[in-house]
Formats: sequence, structure tokens, C-alpha cells
Amino acid sequence: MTTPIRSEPLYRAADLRRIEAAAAAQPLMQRAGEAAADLATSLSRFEGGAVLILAGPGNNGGDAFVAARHLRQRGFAVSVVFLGEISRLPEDAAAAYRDFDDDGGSALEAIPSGPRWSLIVDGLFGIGLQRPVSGPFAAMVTAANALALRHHCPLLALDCPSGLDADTGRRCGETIRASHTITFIAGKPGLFTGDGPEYCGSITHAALDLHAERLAPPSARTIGSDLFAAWLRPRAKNTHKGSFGNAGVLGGASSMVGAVFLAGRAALKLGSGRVYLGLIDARAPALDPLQPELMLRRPEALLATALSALACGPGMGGSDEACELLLRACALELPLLLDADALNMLAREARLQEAVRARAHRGAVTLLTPHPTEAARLLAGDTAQVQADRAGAALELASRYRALAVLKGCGTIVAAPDGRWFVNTTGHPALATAGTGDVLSGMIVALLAQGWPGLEALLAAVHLHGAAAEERVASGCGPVGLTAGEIIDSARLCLNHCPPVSQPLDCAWPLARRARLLRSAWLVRVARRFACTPPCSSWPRCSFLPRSTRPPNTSAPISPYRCSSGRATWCTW
Ligand SMILES: NC(=O)C1=CN([C@@H]2O[C@H](COP(=O)(O)OP(=O)(O)OC[C@H]3O[C@@H](n4cnc5c(N)ncnc54)[C@H](O)[C@@H]3O)[C@@H](O)[C@H]2O)[C@@H](O)CC1
Ligand SMILES: Nc1ncnc2c1ncn2[C@@H]1O[C@H](COP(=O)(O)OP(=O)(O)O)[C@@H](O)[C@H]1O
Ligand SMILES: [K+]
Repeated sequence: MTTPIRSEPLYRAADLRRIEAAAAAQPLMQRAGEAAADLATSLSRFEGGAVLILAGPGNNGGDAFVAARHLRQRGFAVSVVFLGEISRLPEDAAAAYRDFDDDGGSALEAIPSGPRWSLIVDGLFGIGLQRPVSGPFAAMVTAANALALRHHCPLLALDCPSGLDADTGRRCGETIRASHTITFIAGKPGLFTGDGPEYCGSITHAALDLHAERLAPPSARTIGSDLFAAWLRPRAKNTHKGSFGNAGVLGGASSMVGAVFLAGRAALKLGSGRVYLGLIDARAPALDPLQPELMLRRPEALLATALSALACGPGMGGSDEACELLLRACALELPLLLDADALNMLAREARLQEAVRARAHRGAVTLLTPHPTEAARLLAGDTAQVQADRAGAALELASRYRALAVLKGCGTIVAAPDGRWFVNTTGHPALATAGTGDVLSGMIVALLAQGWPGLEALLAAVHLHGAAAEERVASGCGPVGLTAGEIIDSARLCLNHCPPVSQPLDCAWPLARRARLLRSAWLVRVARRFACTPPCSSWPRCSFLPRSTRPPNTSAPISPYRCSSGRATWCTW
């Protein structure tokens, strides 16, 4: 499994400005430009080839000028196209331009037609994008995208692709479709959700010798298995099925019984001790022949069962009977997951909304897992509004319903009513097929039934669900034609391969273990302090990488995670 182990901080532009202010004395633009030049050097298809660099009117343009100077000095044939007035560049960017100019570089007003580009660099706009890209900037973006395609060359975006809103992941007008993005200081949420993943390509993080979290609290975090590893406890020997909870799934109206089976099978394979299904369709089968371990009941009997957690909604329909059942489910004191049709009923029925809010007063955990259209119904808006600010929508759902909320889709958002939010970086468009949401519900309810807290259950299930899809695709099962049911076994595999927190860290372990054998608490502390977390194969090489030894190639076998010292400046997602 190659999925992220470590959660990374994410910053919206306003929070990044605080870091910028705190580190104002440091030559950040020089570091950004140099890091970009290092990556550009490794990406360029020909050594010393023709590099086209687009520089914009702000500090993103400044980064571009610094990178251009370094690349010129390394022997590349650099053409910089600058749109704007030199005299109106901000101070740092103006200085970067002067250095470039003093070094013999010159800025062009249009893209030269002759060269065969080996690399294109986008330094038009970064986190300062204020409105949709239009006019000559849009023409430049369109041309850059077309040239990258025509010349089969990489397109490297500085900080974020121009036209992408780094806060939200929404495209604002013409947008650079980067093959690679080098993002400075810290990740931005918009790179990982909505349109971000499609437009950023492969993302490299250059920390610029800063430790962002020491300078300002992050706006959000990516989901890494470290966020839930404490709950990945090895099974104690003296346990039995009763130790792992009773998961229930309620739904399955006429012609939609399959949704409950998918959720039930996922709940079983994610470790629930027992799984009970309540099927609304009176003609539903009494047995799932492919998974006879599942116990099928009438809905009333399910609600009377001693459950540890309950998921409502898969294939539930919107009948009066379904609505009454949902009201009764809301009155139960167990963790309650509402998905699919349960969310549509919640959106339309005031008494259900009251019942869900009342759960929060009683301290009962409620979880909502809408896709964008279901979220739009719950927020009385439209899907485009939800997608325009996915994190905002998830946070609004969490606060309005006083529930944990998951906004599904590319870069799933998990939001808590207290304002914390997380962006998932696993997943694949292969998941865009019917039933994958039902599988996610089954995974979540399985973890809840095993006693996981609501937030950790959501983080783990969302992360593992995406990882499972990646695993299926990597093994040739998809992307086209991957079926929801096929994800389940992979999800089980991913869960069983997630390192529990008690597991020693690979690179710290030899030293830590020896220290423990010597019964030296001090040595154990030292071993952990200097080890990179999480496991990585390259310790101690990755504990600090001087600039000259940084591997320029993003695919180099280096730890994709920052070291605990915070000093390593190079990592890739
Ligand atoms: N935050 C920091 O400390 C650092 C920032 N750096 C770079 O600085 C960037 C942010 O710089 P800025 O705040 O100057 O912002 P940008 O360079 O992203 O863009 C702002 C400029 O573009 C104009 N503009 C915005 N949207 C436009 C549109 N649609 N059409 C035409 N013009 C538009 C603005 O009027 C302004 O002149 C980062 O993304 C990063 O690349 C780096 O130098 C590293 C350090
Ligand atoms: N393009 C995509 N990239 C990543 N994940 C996706 C993508 N499309 C769908 N998914 C995931 O697949 C699942 C689909 O859920 P949902 O829309 O509720 O499906 P269904 O109702 O058919 O079960 C969600 O977990 C969602 O995040
Ligand atoms: K850019």
C-alpha cells in the first residue's frame, strides 16, 4: 500500500499570509525559485533544453524570475514571457526581475514560436488569484496547455496551477493543466479536492526551510493513517465475536436491496463481530447467498436488536414507512450513520432534522455521508454551490446538523462540528460507479461497531476506501469497470496492512529496540527524536538534506514525509 501514512497540514491563503509575515526576514522567494529550478532541471526532457516560463504580475511571477535565472545559469535556453508592468511588480518580485535582468535575461511579451519546448513553467498566479483568469492571461494559459500537449513536455506549476483557487480547488476561468506542481511552504486544500487533483498533476512540497506548523496553526489536514493509527489495535488473543460489535444496516426498499448487501458485506469484512441487515422490501430474500454470514431481518426486528452502531439509508427509498423507521433509528442511543436516501429524507423532513439535532444534545454521535447533490439538498442549495467550496459546505453541514460530515467525491472532505476538517488524498475516479458509497457506509459502521470514535472511524474508512480503489486499479482491476463489490476485499487488505501506532517505526526501530533492550528510556527518546516518522527506508539520509544533495527527481526513493525534526525540505505527495 503506497497511501499517505502521515497527515500533512494544509493552509488556506489567509493562514499562509500569517506564515509569510512571521518569516518575512527570510529569503523565501529565492528558496522557492531555487527549489522550482531544481525540480525543473529534473523534469526537463533535454539537458539544457528550451524552457518556456510564464511570469505573472505578483510574487508568483517573482518565483518564476528566480527559477529562470537559475535555469539560465545551468545552461537551459530560457524564454520568459511576462504579462504586466515591471514597475508595478511587488518589491520581492521586482528584485527577482532585476537579478534576472542583471544576469543577462530578458522578458518577452509573447510566446516565441520557434523552439521545441522541453518544459513549460507556470508562474502566472499563485495563492493571490483574485478573480477568474481572462483576457491575455487566459490566452496565455490556453496556449501553455496546448503547447505542453503538442510538444509532449511537462508543465510545471509554481505553488499552484494558475486559475485554480488554492483554497477551494475550484477552477476560476482558464486554468493551467499542470503535469507537476511544486507547492511552497505547505500544502493548500485546493490542490487536493474538487478540480485540484486533475489540474495539479503530481505534487511536490518544498518547505523552504520553514516548519509551517510552528509559525501558524493549519487550516486543515490531509488524512494520513497516523490520525487513526491509535485505533488499529492488534486483536487480543482472548477475544470473541462479541468483542467486535454488532453492526446494523437499514435500507433495501423494493429493487434496491443490493445496496444493503454491499454495505453489509463491507461491514463484515472490515471486522464487525456480527452484521445484521434490515430490509424494507417485504419480498427481499432471507439470505445473501454470497455472504451467508450476514443476518437478514425485518426492519423492526433490526431496530430491536442489540446493535453497537447502525447505518441507515442504502437503498432505503423515501416512503412513509422508511421515514418512520428513520425516526425510530434516531431515537436510539448508538452511533448512527445516515447515508443516501436517509439524507434525502433528512433534507425534506423537519421532524427528522429535529431528531438529528436532539441526538447531539444527548451526546449521541451522528455521521452524515452525502455526495455533493445530497449535500446540496441538505443545505437547500445546488450542487455547483457545494462544489465551489467543498470544505465550506462540509463544515456548514457539520455545524447545521451538529454531526460529523463527509462530503464525498474527488478529495473527500471530513468535517467536525467543532470546525476541524480534513481532506482525503486517496481515491480514484474508478470509484465513480454505483454502490461504492454503500461500501463506504458499511466500512464506517464496521469501525463504529468495533468501538472507534466517530471522527476516527470516518477518517479511517474514507482513507482506506480510496486506498482500496487505488489498490484494485494498480492490480489491473479497473479503472474502467471496477465494481463496488470488488473494493471490499482490498479495503480489508488495506486495513490489515495499516501499521498500528504501537508498531515500531521502521527507521527508529533498530536503535529504539536496542535502547529498550538496554532499558534506557533516555536512549529510546533520543532514537525517536532523531528518527524520521513515519517509517521510511532511507533513514538517516532523509533526516536532513542539504540543498546540494536534494534529489531533484520527484520519483526518487526518498521518504515522502517530513522528518520529525522538520528540517527536511523535500517531500512529495
Ligand atoms: N507566501 C509566501 O511567503 C511566499 C509566496 N511566494 C509566492 O507568492 C505567491 C503569492 O504572491 P501574490 O500574493 O503576489 O499573488 P500572485 O502572484 O498569486 O498574484 C497576485 C497578482 O495577480 C493579480 N491578479 C490576481 N488575479 C488575477 C486575475 N485573474 N487576472 C489578472 N491579474 C490577477 C493581482 O492583482 C496581483 O497583482 C505564492 O503563490 C508563491 O508563488 C513565494 O515567493 C514563497 C513565499
Ligand atoms: N472521481 C472520484 N475520485 C475519487 N473518489 C470518487 C470519485 N467519484 C466517486 N468517488 C467516491 O465513490 C463513492 C461514491 O459514493 P456515492 O456517490 O454515494 O455512490 P453510491 O450512492 O452509488 O453508492 C464516494 O466515496 C466518493 O468519494
Ligand atoms: K502558478
